Amino acid sequence: MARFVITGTGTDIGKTVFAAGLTGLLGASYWKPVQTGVVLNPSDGRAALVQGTDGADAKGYVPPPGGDSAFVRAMTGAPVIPEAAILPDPLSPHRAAELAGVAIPELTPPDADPLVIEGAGGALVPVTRDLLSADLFARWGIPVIVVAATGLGTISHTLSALESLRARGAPVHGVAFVGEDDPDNIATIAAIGCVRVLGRLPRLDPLTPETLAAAMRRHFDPADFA
Ligand SMILES: Nc1ncnc2c1ncn2[C@@H]1O[C@H](COP(=O)(O)OP(=O)(O)OP(=O)(O)O)[C@@H](O)[C@H]1O
Ligand SMILES: C[C@H](N)[C@H](N)CCCCCC(=O)O
Ligand SMILES: [Mg+2]
Repeated sequence: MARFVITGTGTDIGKTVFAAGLTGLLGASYWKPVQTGVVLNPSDGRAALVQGTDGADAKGYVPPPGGDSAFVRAMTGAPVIPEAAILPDPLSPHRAAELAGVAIPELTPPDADPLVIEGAGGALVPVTRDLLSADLFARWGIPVIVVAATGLGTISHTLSALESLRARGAPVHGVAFVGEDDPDNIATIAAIGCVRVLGRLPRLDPLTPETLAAAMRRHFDPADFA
């Protein structure tokens, strides 16, 4: 089985880019259960940016026009399993669902294997007011990969995410770092967090299917995801 949940130390950390890279590396399918900040285009039903806004969230991050799934499809050509919910407001799923007047449906992972599942934001993001992402991951029992930055601030953010996941019974597979190398931060997190370092994805410029695939092959070992 090669099925993984991708969470992060927060939103906008690089989960989707890493998830696309891992999807390609493993020849996996990709699933984003709940996508916020995009809407289904009334004419063709395809996901698009929020009508009338640029879809930017409060951090100014604008998701790809079709959301994370569109990015992964464009970067890998991998099978992308439709979202269970696409919500217009670029907010936490629980709030975006309330504002849309809908209930988040039961989120049951598809049977695909290999499979890469991307959560929304960080590990404790509420799917509903009664269910945090880490609780859902524990219920699924699928190994969780934490995507983390490498620079100042990442030690507490990453150890907090690990502690939150473990306290709620979510199985932690390891940490995937994104950013410039910082050997002492990475070693400190590995030691204190008692967690496997899966690798480090540099920030790529340009970010293309080719540069991403090459960086994944260079910085990650498929054997760590077997
Ligand atoms: N390794 C990378 N190289 C270049 N750009 C990157 C890399 N990782 C992330 N980015 C850029 O940083 C921004 C946020 O990345 P990404 O969409 O992966 O974040 P996220 O954690 O998935 O966000 P969300 O919580 O909204 O799903 C995007 O503009 C993305 O292109
Ligand atoms: C809209 C944003 N880009 C993500 N898709 C959702 C982030 C939810 C973050 C919730 C929080 O931790 O405050
Ligand atoms: Mg994402």
